[in-house]
Amino acid sequence: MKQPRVTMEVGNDGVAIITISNPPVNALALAIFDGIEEKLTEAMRRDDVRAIVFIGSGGKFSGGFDINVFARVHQTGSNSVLPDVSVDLFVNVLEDAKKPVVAAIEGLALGGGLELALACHARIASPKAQLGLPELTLGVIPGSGGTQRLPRLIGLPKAIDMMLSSKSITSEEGKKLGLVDAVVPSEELLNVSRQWALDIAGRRKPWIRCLHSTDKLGSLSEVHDIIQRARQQAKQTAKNMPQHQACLDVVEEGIIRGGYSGVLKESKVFKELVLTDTSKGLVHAFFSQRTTTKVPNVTDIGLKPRPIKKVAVIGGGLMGSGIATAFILSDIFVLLKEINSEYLLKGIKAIEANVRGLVSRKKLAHDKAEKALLMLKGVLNYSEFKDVDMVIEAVIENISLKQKIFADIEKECPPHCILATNTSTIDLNIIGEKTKAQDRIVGAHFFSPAHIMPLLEIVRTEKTSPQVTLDLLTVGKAIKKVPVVVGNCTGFAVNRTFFPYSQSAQLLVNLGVDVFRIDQLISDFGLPMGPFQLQDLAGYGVAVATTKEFSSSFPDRTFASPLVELLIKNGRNGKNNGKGYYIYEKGSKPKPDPTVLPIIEESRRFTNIMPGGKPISITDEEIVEMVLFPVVNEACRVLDDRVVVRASDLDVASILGMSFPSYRGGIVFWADTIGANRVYKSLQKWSEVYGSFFKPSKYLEERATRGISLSAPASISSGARPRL
Ligand SMILES: C[C@H](O)CC(=O)SCCNC(=O)CCNC(=O)[C@H](O)C(C)(C)COP(=O)(O)OP(=O)(O)OC[C@H]1O[C@@H](n2cnc3c(N)ncnc32)[C@H](O)[C@@H]1OP(=O)(O)O
Repeated sequence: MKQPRVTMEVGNDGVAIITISNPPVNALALAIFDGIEEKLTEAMRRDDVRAIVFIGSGGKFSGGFDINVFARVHQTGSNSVLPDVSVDLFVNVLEDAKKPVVAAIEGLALGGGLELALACHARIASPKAQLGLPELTLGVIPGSGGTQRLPRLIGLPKAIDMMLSSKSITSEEGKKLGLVDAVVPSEELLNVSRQWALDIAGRRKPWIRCLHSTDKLGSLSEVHDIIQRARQQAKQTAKNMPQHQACLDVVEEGIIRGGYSGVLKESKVFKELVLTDTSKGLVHAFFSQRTTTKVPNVTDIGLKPRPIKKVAVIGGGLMGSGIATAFILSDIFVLLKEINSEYLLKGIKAIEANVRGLVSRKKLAHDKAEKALLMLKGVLNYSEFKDVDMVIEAVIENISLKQKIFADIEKECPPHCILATNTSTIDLNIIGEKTKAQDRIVGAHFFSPAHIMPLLEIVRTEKTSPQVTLDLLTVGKAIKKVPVVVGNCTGFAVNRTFFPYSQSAQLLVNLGVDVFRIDQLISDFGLPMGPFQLQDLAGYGVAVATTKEFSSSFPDRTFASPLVELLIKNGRNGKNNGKGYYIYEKGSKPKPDPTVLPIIEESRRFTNIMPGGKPISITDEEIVEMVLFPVVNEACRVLDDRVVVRASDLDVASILGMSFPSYRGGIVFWADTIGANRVYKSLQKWSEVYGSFFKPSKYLEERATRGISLSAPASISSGARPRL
C-alpha cells in the first residue's frame, strides 16, 4: 500500500506545484496535512518560488478529510486526534500567505478537499469535476472553513443548499456560481493554473481572500429570512440529526460576527459533532456500504469478473420492467421476454415511463434517456438468448412456472450464462431443481421500484459458484446498486429480518395500543413511515401472503392477527383503493381514518389478549422497543444462520432495503448502542407476559450473558459453523 505523501516541484517559472497523493481518493490523512504545511512553509521561504499551485495525483483533487480518523475518534471516544488545521493551516499559512496559491481541480474536490481549494486564492477546474461539501452525510459539518467561504463565494441560498443537501455540483455550474474561476480542458489545467498564479503575483488577476469578503452575502434581514426558512425545512427533512441546525448556527455566526469568528465556531462545533451517535452511525454506514463487496472466498481468491454485456429479463411486470430499466440506464443491452405481444408492449411502455420519469424529475438528461432506450429489445421467444451473459427471471411467484423457465433457459443460453431469479420468497434450490447447472443459479433480489431502490440482495446457494457471485457483485455495482451477498432462506436477509416488524405492531394493536400512536412513534424514531401506513402502501394482499409464508417457515414466532383479513372483508385495501388505516386524498398527507376503529375493536374481541379485557398501559419508548426489538431478535437469528457475511452487511441491507435510519447505523449497530443485555432482558420480560413471539434467540441470549456485542464476528462467540 502506498503511503500518503505530499511532494513539491518548483519550475523555472517560479511556480511550485504541490501534489497531494493518497490513493484512491487523495483523502486528507493527518500525514497529508503535515505534508501540506511543510511544503507550503518551504515554498513561502524559498526565494525561487513566486506562486504555488495545488494538485491531486491520479486525476483527483481530493475526496476530503480522511474518514478513518472519524472512525478512530469513535473507537476511542476522544476527539483529540482531530487536527487543528482550520485556522493554523488554512487561514494562517494558506489564505493569509504572502504568495498566491491556486487550486488546479480535476475530478473530485469534496469536503476538506473543496475547503482546501476554497482557501486558495483562485480555483481552476477541468470539465465535469465534482465539487461538494458532503460532511452532513457523515453527521458533521464542514470543518475547515467551508461554512464560511462557500456562502461568500456563491451566495447564501446556494451554499446552504449545497451543504444541507450534500449534493455536489460540476465545474461548469461552479463557474456560473463563482466557485470556480475558469474551466479548462484537462490537458491545459496545470499550465493555465501556473499562469493564473503568476498573474495574481503580478497583480494582473485579483488576489482574493474570500473569508473576508461580504459582497455576496446580502443584507442581515435577507440572511435572517434565508436561514429561518432553511431551519424550518431541516426540521422536516432531517429529524433527529443535530448537524443540520448546527451548520446553520455556524453560518449565521460567521455572517453576524465575521468570517474569522465563524471559522472558530465551526471548528469547535465540528469537533463536538464528530463525537455524536449520529456521526458514529453515519460513518459506520459509510464504511459498511463499501465493505459489502468484499466477500471471503469470492473476491479474495484471484478471480476476475467476466463482462456482462447482454442480459435477458423474463417477465415485463413491475419488477421485470424496473430491473430492465436499471440495466439499460447503465448501457447494458437487455432482451425483455414476455409471453404475448400485449404483455410485452405493456412491459416496454413501463420501461419507457420509468426512463422518461427520470427525465421529467431532472434525474437524467434527455439524450441519455433516448440512448438508454436503444439498449432495449422486446422478444417473445428464446431465439436470441444464444449469446446472453445473464438471464434474470422476474415472473409471478409460481414454483412450477419458474422451474420450467429455468429448465428452458439452461437449454437456450450459452454455458457461461448466469441463471438468476428475482424471487423474493421461493427457495432457490426448488426453483433450480430441474436444472443441471446448479453452480450458475443465483438470486438477484431487487427491491421495488428496481430502477430506483439501491439494494440488490445476491442470494447464493451452497452450489452457486464464487465466479457467478463475483460477476453479480460486479454487474450490481455497474448498475449503481449496493450489492449484499446473502444466504438462501425464507425472506433472505431484509424481508426475514423485518417480518416481525409488522407482526409486533399487530400484536400491540390487539393489546389495545392505538395504531396511529404506533405509526407516529416509529416515524419519530426515523423510519419514513410506521408499520400500518406501510401496510396501506403495499396493499393488504402483500401482508396476507407474507404472513402466510413466514408463519409456515417460523411458526414459533408469528402472531396470528385477524385484523388484515377483517379490513379486506370490510372492503379496504389500503392506498390502492383509498381505504386503509388512513384516508388518502390527492395532494394532502394521509389522515387517520376514524372509521377503521370499529374494525380494530372487532379484531381485539377476536384475539381477546388484552389483560382483563382492558388496553395495556405502555410508554412511548416501550412501544418503539416492542416493535423493533423483535426485529433485532430476528437479525440475531440471521447472523447465527450466517445468512449474511458480516453484521455490517445487515446494517446496510436494513438501511437500503427497509429505510432504517442511516444515522442509527443500521439495525445491528443500533441494537449494540442499546446493548445486547437490555434487548435480551426486555424480550425475556415480554415473552413471559405476552408469549413466545418475544422469546429471545439463542444468539441474543449468549451475547447478552457473555457481554459480547451483537456485531462481533462469530468466531468470538460459539464455534464456527458452515455458512448457508
Ligand atoms: C474537515 C472536513 O470538512 C471533513 C471532511 O472532509 S469529511 C469527508 C468528506 N468527504 C466525503 O464525504 C467523501 C466520501 N467519499 C465518497 O463519497 C466516495 O468515496 C467518493 C465519491 C469519494 C468516491 O466514490 P467511488 O469512486 O465510488 O469509490 P468508493 O468505493 O466510495 O471509495 C473508494 C475507497 O476510498 C475510500 N474513501 C473515499 N473517501 C474517503 C475519505 N474521505 N476518507 C477515507 N477514505 C475514503 C473508501 O472507503 C473506499 O475504500 P476501500 O476501497 O478500502 O473500500
